[in-house]
Amino acid sequence: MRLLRFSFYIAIAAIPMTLPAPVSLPSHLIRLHASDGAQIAVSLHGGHLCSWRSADGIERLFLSRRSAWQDGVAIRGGMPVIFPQFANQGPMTKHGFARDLPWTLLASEVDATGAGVMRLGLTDSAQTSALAGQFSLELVLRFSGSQLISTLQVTNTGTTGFSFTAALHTYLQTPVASTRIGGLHGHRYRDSIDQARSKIEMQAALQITQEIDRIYTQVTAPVTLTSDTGRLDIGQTGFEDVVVWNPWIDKAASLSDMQPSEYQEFVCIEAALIEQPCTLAPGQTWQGQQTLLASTTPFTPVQETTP
Ligand SMILES: O=P(O)(O)OC[C@H]1O[C@H](O)[C@H](O)[C@@H](O)[C@@H]1O
Repeated sequence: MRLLRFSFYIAIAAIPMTLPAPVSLPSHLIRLHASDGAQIAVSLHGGHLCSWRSADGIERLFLSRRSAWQDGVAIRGGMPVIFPQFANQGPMTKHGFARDLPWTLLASEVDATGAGVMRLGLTDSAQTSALAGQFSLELVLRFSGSQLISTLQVTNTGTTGFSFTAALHTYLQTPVASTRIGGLHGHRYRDSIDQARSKIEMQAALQITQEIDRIYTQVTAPVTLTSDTGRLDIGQTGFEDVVVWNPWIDKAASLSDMQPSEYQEFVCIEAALIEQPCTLAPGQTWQGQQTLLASTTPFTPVQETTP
């Protein structure tokens, strides 16, 4: 009996800091399952992906337990769509208006390969036309197995050109203490918490040990996120920049829609177009894509033995 209890304690001690229990999702979210069991849940508020579970059932995105779920307030976590202005880099409200407006569901289906495909749209309105031109936004979420491909398309549907910046502000669920981010070594970045100074990334595997808010520019190679719960390969096309953000202790405590300890559960790795805004002539379309491919580090729990 004593041996059994001892081996049970070994099993507990050997478990790495595992992923926290998933947040229960509000019932109004639109859900879609791929034929292999992978699934997503989306809110029309912001055209906002709130949950992505790979086919193994693991939740891959962070969603705050204190997210407001209110009109006019962005959902905290998941994948906010940032358009047409990144952060406070312009005259508009922070991160633009797309994440705060009601989007339309254009399609939700399982395609011939068994992948789930959801398409969401947002077009200009009287409310937005004073801020940006006439546009059509489309977000396509395609997922199966352990992969999610998110594609954002912006079309100028008006008669004059306009410029925008944009991002897929993906909150990746990860135990921050063991997280390392690879693929940014040697890249120039703008350090948003140090007067936007331009710096070069010197770390081959970036660790998060304090507030981080950086815009890495001209990133073409994949970024990798590893932790003791697995690995995520992050690719992008169209988007030229990568933002890495974690609020750490003080900033998390100052956010009303985040539990103070939640900064330990995620890193945002955002596919972004910031440094070189895109200008679209009438009729032109821009497209950006972020691809996430997850894998789980095999972990074999210590078996209980019978005496
Ligand atoms: O709190 P939010 O408006 O959602 O912004 C959250 C964060 O988004 C980006 O990552 C910016 O680089 C950060 O400066 C900002 O704090």
